[in-house]
Amino acid sequence: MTTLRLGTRRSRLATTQSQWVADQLEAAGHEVELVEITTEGDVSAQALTAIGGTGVFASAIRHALLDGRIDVAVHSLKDLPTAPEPGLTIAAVPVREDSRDVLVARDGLTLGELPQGSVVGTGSPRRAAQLAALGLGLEIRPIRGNVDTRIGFVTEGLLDAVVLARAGLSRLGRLGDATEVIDPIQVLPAPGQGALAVECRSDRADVLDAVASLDDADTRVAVTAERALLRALEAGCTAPVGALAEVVEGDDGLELSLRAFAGSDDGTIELRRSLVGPYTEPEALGARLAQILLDDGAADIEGTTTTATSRSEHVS
Ligand SMILES: NCc1[nH]cc(CCC(=O)O)c1CC(=O)O
Repeated sequence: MTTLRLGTRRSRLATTQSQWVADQLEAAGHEVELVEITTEGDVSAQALTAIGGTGVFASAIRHALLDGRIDVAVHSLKDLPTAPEPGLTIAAVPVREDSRDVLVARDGLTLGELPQGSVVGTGSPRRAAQLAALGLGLEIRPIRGNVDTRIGFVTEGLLDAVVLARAGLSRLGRLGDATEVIDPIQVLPAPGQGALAVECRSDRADVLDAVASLDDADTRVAVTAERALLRALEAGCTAPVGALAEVVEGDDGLELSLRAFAGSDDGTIELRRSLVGPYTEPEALGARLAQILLDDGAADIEGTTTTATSRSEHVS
């Protein structure tokens, strides 16, 4: 086929992720050209929740795919709305980076070492709810900005710490700034965190074929369970959600272990549930665990709503 036009946002994280996928495709013998796409989320100074969640990043790129301006797009899977986009498909989910969150704190401190009253910045209701639920007396401050900006708040002394995805730091070569990798027993990551989604039009058999070799079966199964859980919860509650699925060795072969969190923004309500099920049925596992959370009270939690039109778009 001819050159694959790969659409990317301009942020350093987006271009790094797109370049990584471009490199994989080139190694597989394809020609790739990067095409920059500007999105509303890149130019607006408003809080991301106010302009409709992180889905604003995905939608401009998706328009370019549907218009035929680009052939392939790379998203952080956790930023991709769970509702399928008609005409588009996730052609590959490459092998996942570490899915955990990290702390970037002043003076090399860990969560347990931060004094009461320390100010921790995050724009994510999921992180805010779980940090509050730790009971460490941390003050959560809403922030936004790209990864470099957010680390800057700590190095410039404006905040005591920020919480970020380890995968983002790793891709940007800034892992050295992390002062603690946060155990998922304390803070569960966003569904899909650390994984990429390579998206293309469903009718482009040539592109689907070119991209297929990038797919990693274990990653796809895990994120499918996490996103099925998120999707089912979105229908019934607005609570912040964390989820992590891991492939484990069961007695009769591979199984999928799924852990999830739903809670209130202030940390006063905290639901944690887990379930293990067949590797081959990730959707059912995610839906079942979501139902357990809803039955146990997630439906009654007042979460952070974004806008009426963007209920499915989370700032994770
Ligand atoms: N919400 C923004 C975003 N989208 C993807 C990543 C990092 C990479 C990933 O999680 O795959 C980040 C930064 C962060 O949350 O720290």
